[in-house]
Amino acid sequence: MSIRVLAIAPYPGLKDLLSEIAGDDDSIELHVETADLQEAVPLVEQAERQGYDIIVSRGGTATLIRKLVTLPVVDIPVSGYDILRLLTLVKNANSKVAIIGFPNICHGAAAVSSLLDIDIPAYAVDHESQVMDALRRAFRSGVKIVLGDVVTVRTAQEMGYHGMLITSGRESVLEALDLVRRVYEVYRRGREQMHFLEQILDADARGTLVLDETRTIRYANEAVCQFLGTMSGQLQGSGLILSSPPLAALVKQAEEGMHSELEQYVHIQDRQFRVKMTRHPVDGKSGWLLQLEALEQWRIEQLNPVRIPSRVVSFDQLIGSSDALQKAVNRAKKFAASDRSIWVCGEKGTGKSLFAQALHSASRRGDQSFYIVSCDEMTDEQTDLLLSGTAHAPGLFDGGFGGTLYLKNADRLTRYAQTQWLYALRRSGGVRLITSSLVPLSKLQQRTEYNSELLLLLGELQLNVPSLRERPEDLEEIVRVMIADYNSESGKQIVGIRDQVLERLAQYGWPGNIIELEHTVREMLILTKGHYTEYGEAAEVLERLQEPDGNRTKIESYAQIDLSGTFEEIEARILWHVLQEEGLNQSKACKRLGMNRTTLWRKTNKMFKNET
Ligand SMILES: Nc1ncnc2c1ncn2[C@@H]1O[C@H](COP(=O)(O)OP(=O)(O)OP(=O)(O)O)[C@@H](O)[C@H]1O
Repeated sequence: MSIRVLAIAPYPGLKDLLSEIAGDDDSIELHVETADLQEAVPLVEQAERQGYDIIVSRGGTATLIRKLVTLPVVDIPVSGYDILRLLTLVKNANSKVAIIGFPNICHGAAAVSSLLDIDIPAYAVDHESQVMDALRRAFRSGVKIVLGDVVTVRTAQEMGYHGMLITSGRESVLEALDLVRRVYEVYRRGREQMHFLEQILDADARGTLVLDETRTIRYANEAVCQFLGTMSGQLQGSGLILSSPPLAALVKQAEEGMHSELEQYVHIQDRQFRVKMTRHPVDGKSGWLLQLEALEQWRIEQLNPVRIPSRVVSFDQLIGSSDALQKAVNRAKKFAASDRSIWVCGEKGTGKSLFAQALHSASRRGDQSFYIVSCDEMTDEQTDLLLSGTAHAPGLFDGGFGGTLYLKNADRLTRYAQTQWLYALRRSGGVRLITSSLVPLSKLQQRTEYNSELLLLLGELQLNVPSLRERPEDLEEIVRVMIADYNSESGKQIVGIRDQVLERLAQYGWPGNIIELEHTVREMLILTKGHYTEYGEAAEVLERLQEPDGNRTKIESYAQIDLSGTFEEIEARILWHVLQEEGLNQSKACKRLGMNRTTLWRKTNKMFKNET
């Protein structure tokens, strides 16, 4: 009989590696999911009921899972080889690098870096909660890039810095699977006894929740699963604090008050409950029996939909030490402290959105919401809905809006939408505005189709984000981060791109800036078989970069044009695009399009149909 193993890979590349290696092993029946930390919770909660024998995971995710389930959890280790591969990738980095992780990672890293004769400080932590503190210390001492496991990388990113993941290679996975076989035998015997207890509790039909002394749910009947909005059986083995914070708060209150019985009222999901809690001593330990009774239904109206990214972005996440980028960053940092509206301008893919998020994070509103409105995706009808709301949902600014509003590509607002925004913003108060466009604000101000009052309101301060062409010295640094990201996604262990390839990348003009660079590098990395991207592997991709820049820009731009609607609407979009590419210079656009000014104006005016 084979051992049923549920593997939770904290990053995608590990999933493929695990499947590949376990595929050759008849003693193990493996199912792999990709999930990191909290994402793993719903996947493992049901693992025991689904018949799994053992869970395999890595680093912080493995530690978290171990707290939630009664199944044994086996760690995939980080070996010296794993560390060696990443150190090779960063050994020529211009920025200061450090390693942050549990002692096993740090000791390994110290040994490997001394072998390679490179000086990389290591900060050891004994617990996940110390990661942030260690990161703070590292960043204060000038570190720009940290290497570590998923918790380190994620925390660094949340703090606005770069983290590179130390991925586990083949030899580490083999070691973990070996451990699975040994642990399984010990575990099998203990499980039989547990099964007996579960069956007795399952026979009870009341709305019942049983907790052990660590407030882990040992049993939850159907009614409780329904109250908490989970599937039957999903709660078992999970911590109460994660499954139901309100109930966990009640139990805490009862424990702190030294009560052995307590009755309370609580809101869970959309309903109100009376909860009776009784403490029961079992084998000298204290467990809780919770009985829930639903009282009444109530609903909270959901707020309306704009995208709110969860990531906190800091200026340090903008990679590049070039003067051009640093100048923009320094200017932006000063702007962040003020409350005035900012107009961010730059070519597509230069990082305007990233700048906007960093501005928000560094401002006094950093802990409030960051709303993105993509102006080019908005129809006039959607604009009305967003700003005025519906019978069931409030308008964007109704009921107080305290965060930052990012109007992306505001130069694409129709004249009608401009008027609506002006009206809404004047009433809004309290909101910090950041706006972006491909065309400089000064050029838009010369055009009659733009509402000058709106431009004044939105453009109190102006920021230019440099193109990649203006900062070629940053290319290598950006590529290095892209490789580390790709490794953690793909499971590959690439440590660099050959100089010859980098030289060719540096010669290209990058009209699509970092987004284009991302696509190009990613394609080359997909084609890479070994530890380095060889010239031969990248040749075909590089060949395409040899097209004259002008052509490439045009092809890419047209590819992005929305082809829905009537021919006239599509035509208007194309003409408008060319106009923007020519910096709204009508003469140049007319020359390129082979039409006179009157025709161009008439046709593009369809974009502003609501005004004419
Ligand atoms: N300085 C930078 N360092 C690293 N990555 C960057 C940098 N600037 C941008 N990027 C990355 O490049 C991509 C494009 O960035 P972003 O969306 O902010 O550009 P944009 O100028 O707003 O693009 P668009 O004009 O197409 O909306 C993103 O994946 C972003 O993470």
